[in-house]
Amino acid sequence: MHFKQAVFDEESWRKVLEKHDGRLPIRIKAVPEGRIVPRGNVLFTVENTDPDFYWLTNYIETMLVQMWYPITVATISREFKKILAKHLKATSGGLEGLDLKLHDFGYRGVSSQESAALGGAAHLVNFCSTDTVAGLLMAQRYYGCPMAGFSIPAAEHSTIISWGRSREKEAFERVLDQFSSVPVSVVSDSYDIFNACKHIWGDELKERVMERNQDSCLVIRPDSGDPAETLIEVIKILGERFGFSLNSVGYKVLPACLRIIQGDGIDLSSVEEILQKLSDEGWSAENIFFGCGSALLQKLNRDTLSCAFKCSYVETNGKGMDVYKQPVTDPSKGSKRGRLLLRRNSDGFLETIERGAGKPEEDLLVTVFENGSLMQDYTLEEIRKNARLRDEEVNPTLHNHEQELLHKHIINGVH
Ligand SMILES: O=P(O)(O)OC[C@H]1O[C@H](OP(=O)(O)OP(=O)(O)O)[C@H](O)[C@@H]1O
Repeated sequence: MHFKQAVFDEESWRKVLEKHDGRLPIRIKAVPEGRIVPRGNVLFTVENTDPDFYWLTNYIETMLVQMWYPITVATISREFKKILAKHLKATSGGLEGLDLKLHDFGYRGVSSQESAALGGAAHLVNFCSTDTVAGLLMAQRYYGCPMAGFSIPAAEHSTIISWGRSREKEAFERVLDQFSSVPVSVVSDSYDIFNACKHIWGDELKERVMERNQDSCLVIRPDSGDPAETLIEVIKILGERFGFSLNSVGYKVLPACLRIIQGDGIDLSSVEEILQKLSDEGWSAENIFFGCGSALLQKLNRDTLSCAFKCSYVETNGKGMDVYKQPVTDPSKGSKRGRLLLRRNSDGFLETIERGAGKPEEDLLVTVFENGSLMQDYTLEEIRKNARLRDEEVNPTLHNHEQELLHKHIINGVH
């Protein structure tokens, strides 16, 4: 009905069933999951293992190209991590707590449960902080990780405003009572974030807050206004009311019983701006956590990192031929030619070798699927190890040009 004519090749599909017991005669080779590969390189190759089924490779294109989504989320999440690492190191002298600095707030902002699972799990490659439960389940079921991410109890607007406008203090107090021995986050902008910090937290409930400690800290959550301006104002007020100490590198840190989480208006640009402003005012990144939703899981597309799948090699009657496209109207849409492999060159950079010219023993692509069988399974632990930040990515003075470019590219959304 779709094509208004018979297009579906039932006979060939029946042959897959008869000749291969329904298992696809396909080989997929791929970069180990979590490995950092500069854009423009081959990430996986697909070939048919039985010449009768040459057509299968492109049949599965659409489904396999969907890989762009977790790849892109994991890449963006890792860009966040680089920014956070740089500022945390500079303003605290170390990287303690880095894995918890960016909380996934994106569950509600994605298109489906499946996207939440894929994107949520991709973020967990870089961080251990999430409210996207679907991502945790995916890491559990498919990546051998019993609990990949953590969260803390948190008030949300409904649990504050249902006390009525005149009883915000009572609402806050109730949350403190309910969660007296664990960290708790309290959204505090229902009416006036500055009043809440100055008069409710910083005066009426000050003693209650000061009774708490690092393991039961209050995390105040602003959730509106210009994120950088609001946050600077909030931290100033809290500093005046609760005091602060100086850490080993001379930056201001609020008492251990008090922290802030900014979860509104967060993306790669705003996080950098906020952290820069905080450090300009002498505040350590230790004071703050971030929550990010859409910019992490939804405001991205296949062109963010230009992911595509192209036919590069054919064999006809045993004779091989490199094939490619090279549109006159856009050289950037030219495709790679011939059999491809990924190798590390003598300068230490990853590069794609085209036209079958690479040596198989140098190939970094691993056979992950062959003739219906999964050949290679990765655990989240292995993936996290592959994706961990390198020294030069944390230390700004060693920041290399390639990383700068990737970072700018994602921030500006240039393709
Ligand atoms: O990164 P984002 O996609 O913006 O997601 C984060 C926002 O989502 C939540 O707000 P809520 O769903 O209540 O929406 P609102 O902030 O627009 O009121 C949360 O309080 C953040 O403000």
